[in-house]
Amino acid sequence: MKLLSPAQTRALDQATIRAQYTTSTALMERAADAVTNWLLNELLLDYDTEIHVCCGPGNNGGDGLVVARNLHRAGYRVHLWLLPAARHSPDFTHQQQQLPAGLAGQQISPNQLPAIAAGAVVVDALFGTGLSRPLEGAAAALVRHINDSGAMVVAVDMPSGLYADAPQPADCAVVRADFTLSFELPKLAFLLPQNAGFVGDWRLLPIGLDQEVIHNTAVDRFFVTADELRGQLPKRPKFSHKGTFGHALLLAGSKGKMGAAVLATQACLCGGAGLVTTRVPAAGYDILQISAPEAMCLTDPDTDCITELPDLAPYDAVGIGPGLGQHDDTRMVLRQLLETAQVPLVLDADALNLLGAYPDLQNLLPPNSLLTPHPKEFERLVGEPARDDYHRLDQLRDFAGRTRCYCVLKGAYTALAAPDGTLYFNSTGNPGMATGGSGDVLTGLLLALRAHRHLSPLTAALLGLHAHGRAGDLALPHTGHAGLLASDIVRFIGPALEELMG
Ligand SMILES: NC(=O)C1=CN([C@@H]2O[C@H](COP(=O)(O)OP(=O)(O)OC[C@H]3O[C@@H](n4cnc5c(N)ncnc54)[C@H](O)[C@@H]3O)[C@@H](O)[C@H]2O)[C@@H](O)CC1
Ligand SMILES: Nc1ncnc2c1ncn2[C@@H]1O[C@H](COP(=O)(O)OP(=O)(O)O)[C@@H](O)[C@H]1O
Ligand SMILES: [K+]
Repeated sequence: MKLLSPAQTRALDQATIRAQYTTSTALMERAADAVTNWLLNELLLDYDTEIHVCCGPGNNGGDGLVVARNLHRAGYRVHLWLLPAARHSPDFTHQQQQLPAGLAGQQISPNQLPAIAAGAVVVDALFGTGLSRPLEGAAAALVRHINDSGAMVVAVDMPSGLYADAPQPADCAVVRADFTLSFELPKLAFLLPQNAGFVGDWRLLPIGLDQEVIHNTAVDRFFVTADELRGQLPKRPKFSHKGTFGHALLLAGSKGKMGAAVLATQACLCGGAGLVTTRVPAAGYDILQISAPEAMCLTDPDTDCITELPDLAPYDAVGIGPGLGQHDDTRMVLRQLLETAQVPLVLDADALNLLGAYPDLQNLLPPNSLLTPHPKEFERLVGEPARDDYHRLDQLRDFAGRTRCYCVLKGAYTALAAPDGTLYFNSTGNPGMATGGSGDVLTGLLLALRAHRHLSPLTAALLGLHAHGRAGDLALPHTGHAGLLASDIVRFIGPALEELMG
């Protein structure tokens, strides 16, 4: 799915109106009907619930007026509140004229705010994508009042006061919604940790916007769904053999962190690599052979860390990092790998920390390498803390462009930046995956997909990120959030990949 800017969203509305020979008020009614249906069918409003619909002066407010009218007609207890404004959008004015006699909107002011009971439902239709500056005056007062009320808050399109794709100054008034009901496509703001407290759970309501126009709108950021990836992993041919699916080499593990090597190895095997060889320090030999008998094990002469790079000739892809440690000798192995590798590389964990501590190594990164930092590792990599989540995305794009690599930023809605600056957000996964070792599993899985001979670097990365989160989602009903372990993710990699097969 494309992540549109507010200007592109407006253009899409206009194009839809032209393409479908409809009107802006009819489109507004579609949007408002979708919100009304969600309130009735998903929130299961009952007739006793006190409902406050708060409307701003633009089309977001216009949506709110239609929702209020719908609910009032259906017999619900609706209170309608209007923000004072010098100008209203034409569609707002039109919808205001359609209000039934029994539903007079009352104007609020900073010292006359509605009494909202804690058990009430507030429909926030103050501002949507047209927000152009931070809220102040009556709007800010009403937003703070809503946030303090304890009521259930459902935001229409956007939580009011939040920008769709840019940061707002600290301490601005922004609605803290329980649910945000957005039309057709998500907004970038929904995907960033800093906005979680405002957006709540978000849902997309289809309103029939023109698919051809969406198709023709150029964007450089995407929210990647299962529908878009299904079929992209080639089916295994009947006469395939273990040589068909690539031989992966993993360099991982150090004293006390051999488990990371095990998890990444298991994930690489479950990710479908034909053959997996893992190089571990000598002390890891028994551990690895017992816990991953399907993999081959190469031991380093050193007991506790990796000090030598094996001959790379047999391998189709190399992964390095999980549990690696940052010993000087290990750093030399990393340097040698970067200088000599002719096959795709996946770099994680301590390999990234070394790239951060010795930035000259970054100049050696072969183009199209895949790096998988979490935000702290990413900060070490770029050597500068981000001002906010938007700035971090800019840094991610810059890094991918500068190194000509694919760089991941792990978390909920993991982001992937491509060398051309395009951003892809992953849609799968759950907070149960915030547990030690999940990242090692991701590295192993991505390594398997990079060893696959028929996947582009981008497709391999997108499939791996999706399948990793999906495996976590499939494990969840069996484990619960607290009980979900990285090894549970490994168990469900197979079923998650199966869903994506052509
Ligand atoms: N495709 C879609 O997404 C559709 C969107 N519609 C609705 O239309 C909304 C966008 O409508 P608008 O463009 O009218 O925008 P808004 O309703 O978000 O607000 C725009 C108005 O508020 C004013 N304003 C902006 N920031 C302000 C501030 N901080 N303080 C005071 N006033 C401020 C503007 O000058 C303008 O008058 C969407 O969010 C959605 O709710 C639907 O009606 C139809 C379909
Ligand atoms: N709240 C969450 N929602 C979705 N995925 C998550 C969440 N928390 C963590 N994950 C995923 O789990 C993995 C954690 O990786 P990482 O931080 O490297 O863990 P570790 O170093 O312990 O292996 C990442 O792929 C991340 O996207
Ligand atoms: K809103």
